Amino acid sequence: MSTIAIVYFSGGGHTHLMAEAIATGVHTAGHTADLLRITGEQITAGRWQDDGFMARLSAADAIMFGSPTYMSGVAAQFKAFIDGASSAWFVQQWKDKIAAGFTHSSSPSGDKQGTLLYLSINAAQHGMVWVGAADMPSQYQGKTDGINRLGSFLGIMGQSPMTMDGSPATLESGDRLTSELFGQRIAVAAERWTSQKVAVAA
Ligand SMILES: Cc1cc2nc3c(=O)[nH]c(=O)nc-3n(C[C@H](O)[C@H](O)[C@H](O)COP(=O)(O)O)c2cc1C
Repeated sequence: MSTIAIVYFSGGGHTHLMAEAIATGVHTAGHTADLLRITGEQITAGRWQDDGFMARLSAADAIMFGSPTYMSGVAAQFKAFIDGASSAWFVQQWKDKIAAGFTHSSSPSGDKQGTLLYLSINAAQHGMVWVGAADMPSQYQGKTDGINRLGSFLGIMGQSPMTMDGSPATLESGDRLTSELFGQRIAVAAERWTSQKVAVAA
């Protein structure tokens, strides 16, 4: 059984709902999800640190990174985490782990691609194995379930209009399904990857 860490920031709760749906997919595939929500309290004098988080990320077979799209990129709190987690880079702790990404924004485009590009480049810096999304947008299959309705393949995207009245965050039903299927996909990919490790001659 593989453990999939889902590490994310969510200011208003939308990315959190995606993370929960991804965890549901991981469980459906018969694997373990470890939800790790970044908070501003983990940042002191501009530096993110949480040794417990880092230990759980180190123990995971795959890491899924999630951030809302803020000003076309990751949220500042998420970037603080990434910078703090450079401690893992120095010792190549995440090398060869499966990696994947997800984001949520308020506009249909919202320049979410910038966020996924950043997440994938960061994974590459760590020597991780990036796995994208593979579900055909449902519109091409004559379906109306909304799976991959935003047509994203580098990672998955969710979108819902920004709520200005303080009402709780919601997740569009197609984005929920997309998230669940992505959780399943990454869990299966991690299981395949970790069960087929081969020794490489030095
Ligand atoms: C500082 C800030 C910047 C934002 N920038 C963008 C943006 O570039 N594109 C967009 O579509 N939405 C943008 N939004 C809206 C958020 O992406 C959107 O509300 C998202 O659902 C928030 O996710 P969360 O509830 O997980 O925090 C921005 C919101 C904030 C607070």
